Amino acid sequence: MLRKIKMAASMEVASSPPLRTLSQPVETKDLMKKKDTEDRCLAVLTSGGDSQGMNAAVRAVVRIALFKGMKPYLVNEGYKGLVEGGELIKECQWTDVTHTMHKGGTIIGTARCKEFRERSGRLDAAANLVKARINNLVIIGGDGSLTGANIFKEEWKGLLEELVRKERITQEEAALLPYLNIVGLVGSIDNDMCGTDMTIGTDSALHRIIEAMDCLVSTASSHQRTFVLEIMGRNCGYLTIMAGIAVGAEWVLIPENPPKEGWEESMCDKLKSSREKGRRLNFILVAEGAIDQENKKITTSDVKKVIDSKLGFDTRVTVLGHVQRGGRPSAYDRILGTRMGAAAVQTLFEAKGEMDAFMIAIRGNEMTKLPLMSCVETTKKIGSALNERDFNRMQELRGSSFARNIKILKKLEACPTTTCKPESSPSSPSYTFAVMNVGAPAGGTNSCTRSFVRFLLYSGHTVLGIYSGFDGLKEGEIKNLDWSEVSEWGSVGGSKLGTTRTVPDDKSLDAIAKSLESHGIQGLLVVGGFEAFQSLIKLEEGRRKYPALCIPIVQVAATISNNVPGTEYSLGCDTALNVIVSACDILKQSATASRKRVFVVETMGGYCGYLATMGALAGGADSAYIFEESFNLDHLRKDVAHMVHKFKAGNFEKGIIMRNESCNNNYTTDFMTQMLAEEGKDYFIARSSVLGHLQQGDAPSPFDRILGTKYAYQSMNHLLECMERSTTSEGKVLATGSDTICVMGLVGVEYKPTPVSVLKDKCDMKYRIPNDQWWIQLRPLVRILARHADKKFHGETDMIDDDTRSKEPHPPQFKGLSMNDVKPFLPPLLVLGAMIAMTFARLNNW
Ligand SMILES: Nc1ncnc2c1ncn2[C@@H]1O[C@H](COP(=O)(O)OP(=O)(O)OP(=O)(O)O)[C@@H](O)[C@H]1O
Ligand SMILES: O=P(O)(O)OC[C@H]1O[C@](O)(CO)[C@@H](O)[C@@H]1O
Ligand SMILES: [Mg+2]
Repeated sequence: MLRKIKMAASMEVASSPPLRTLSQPVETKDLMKKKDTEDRCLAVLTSGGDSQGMNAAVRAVVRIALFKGMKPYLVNEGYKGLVEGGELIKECQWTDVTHTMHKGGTIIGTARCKEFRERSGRLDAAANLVKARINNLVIIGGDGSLTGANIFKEEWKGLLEELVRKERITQEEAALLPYLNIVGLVGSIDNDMCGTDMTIGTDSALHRIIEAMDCLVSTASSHQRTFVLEIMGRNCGYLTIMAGIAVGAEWVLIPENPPKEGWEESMCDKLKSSREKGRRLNFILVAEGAIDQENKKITTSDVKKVIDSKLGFDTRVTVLGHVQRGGRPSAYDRILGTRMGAAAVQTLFEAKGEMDAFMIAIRGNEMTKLPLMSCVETTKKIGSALNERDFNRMQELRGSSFARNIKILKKLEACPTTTCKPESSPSSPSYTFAVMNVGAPAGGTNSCTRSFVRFLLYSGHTVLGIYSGFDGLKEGEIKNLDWSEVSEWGSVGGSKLGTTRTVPDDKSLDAIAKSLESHGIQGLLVVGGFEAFQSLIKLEEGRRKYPALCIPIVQVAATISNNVPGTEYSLGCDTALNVIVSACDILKQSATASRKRVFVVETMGGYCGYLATMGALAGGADSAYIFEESFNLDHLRKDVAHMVHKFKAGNFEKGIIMRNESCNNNYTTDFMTQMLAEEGKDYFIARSSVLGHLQQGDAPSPFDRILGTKYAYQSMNHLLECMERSTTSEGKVLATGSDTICVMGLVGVEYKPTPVSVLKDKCDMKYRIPNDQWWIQLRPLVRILARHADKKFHGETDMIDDDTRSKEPHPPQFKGLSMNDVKPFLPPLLVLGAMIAMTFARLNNW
């Protein structure tokens, strides 16, 4: 049992095992490396179904190529552009990809091209590439597009020989391009490619799906209706499962997990009991590739017919269709596309001669490259498994997290006390858990609470909700949470339990311990930010004095600042990033309309520069000022000069400077805006925008909802494991080990509990930032992508390669001494004073 739980806690986020061993990192730190201009040409194209985030990838490919001294080309209309050539293959400039990142779809067009499937089409494509001297290709598409690219690469030498034979190119031309190097990026909403945790567009599609589902909730609930929704994904059920986790669904039908015979009855029982428990609406999610055990398609109308005939519920069908592929890309997809585009160019740039075909993937937070054909072949095996009806194999090939997500969803929606049997047995102990929120509101908090409650009820435990943080705990604002009460919580922002910033102190520990004891709380989940972390440190200290505090306690980091140590992602920061990105889009539009404006955008985050940096990357800002990287007037002056230069050079009508709220006490948002206003007055108008509490967001993003659920699952497992091993023979929980009071974090590809006693030494408690922050490595990318490629501007290189910025935070500003600062010196000062007085007295014979 123990081993099983341990494994679950450290299980990987995604990726199939054989591919994992083939992946090599693409180091962001090497991005800045340049060689002398080599005049190597590189082309980028988008192919297959479009997806949101493709433009971010194209923009990054073009700009990183220019930065590296390569000549970028845009191929329009996918492989059709390669086959037809002419105007469809065009050398491009920096400004050709300006103001494109916020657009959905692909600005260079995509197509499904029959001709490229034939050798004759690929022969024309090769001829066109040779004429343009291009032998580096970035393909952004799905499995089909990447397969085609690989075939093209393999055939390259033969194609060129044939072209020479047919006198379509000369021997000399062929000799200049002896090989074709290709890198593939997966642009597809389906997330169906093996080897990468996420594909470009999936997160945005999830945004569209949950927006639609959130809208349906109100109308469905008003009429007490059942909605049957068709969700895209071809043969992959990823979007469907994730939508179920993010919003809730009584039943999901996906190709990888066809329902057992007689599913119609089980589904109707489930719908009925859910209604009996007070739920006013139901969702049934049907993946477009849904099938039964016999491989027979199950459609939304099949499902509706079953419900109509067996239950007579008022049922409607909604097919979301291509809406899912439309609209603006989410912050996640803009960052993913940007990072993947940059990694693709870096891979091509670093190639010494001919290289294998690679696919760029994301694993945890890292960019990696994998042999392209291994990824395609593994993905194709899923198709074969489907044909052979080997559904377990299908799930296995989708990666370890896929099956776990199905299991999570089933537990989440299994209504206890109905025909679905809860996962408890009379022999297993039943514990009393509590959950509370501490700190400022953050998206995903309620999703975490709801999932925690449901998972535990499913296993036969009791869950108490503590209202209003530690204040509420002291006052006994505690009540039982039941299954139906938390139904709709996942889609709601803020904190349903209510949250306060109160951190326990020596005085309040007594009341807290008494309250925990009187309510019989044996395990505690605290969902919150840095104050929650400080609280856990205090509770651990208090364990020596108060045995009631010796219960397992886990914190799930929930703060838009992303500054809690022990995790790479806190709940709420993705929701906040999406708000920042939307704000940037609006400000850019305003600037474009009113011509020539620069906005200084102030983000939250305390002293942590995560939101400013990632917001700048996703929002296409020119720079991001943060506390962790100190800057001086000279840096500001250069950046202002750079901005002025961009406007002077023309073709430029907007600028965004991102500034973290605490990056510097003196170089304030107003100061920066005024500096820009004065220095740029002949070229632009400067304005500021302080985003403030808007960043806490409205409805949480899909990422935050899903992460909230996963954190709840892992936290429950860890708490249970600690409880089981620290239950005394009298049945009392007495947890004293440091690992029984932890932060549950996402570290690389693992969910990992880390004791707060370890973490407190890994962060700056005064400025509330972890010592190591993974995203710092992405900062050069912000500057490179904002560079204006005008060779006349001599300061330019200086701007980009500017490593004079200190990686140290700003020295703290002198604000006068407080009593706390002086306290430690008081005893030695008193002793010294007494000694001086005695010497003085002796000398004076007093
Ligand atoms: N086996 C192949 N040989 C050559 N070209 C191919 C091959 N498979 C696909 N292509 C090319 O790639 C294009 C896109 O392929 P496909 O329609 O399978 O989409 P995809 O890239 O898999 O994207 P998605 O499935 O996400 O829409 C095809 O129209 C064709 O031009
Ligand atoms: O845009 P089309 O050609 O109708 O293709 C739809 C298919 O493309 C995708 O949107 C992306 O692969 C699938 O989810 C869907 O099955
Ligand atoms: Mg495909």
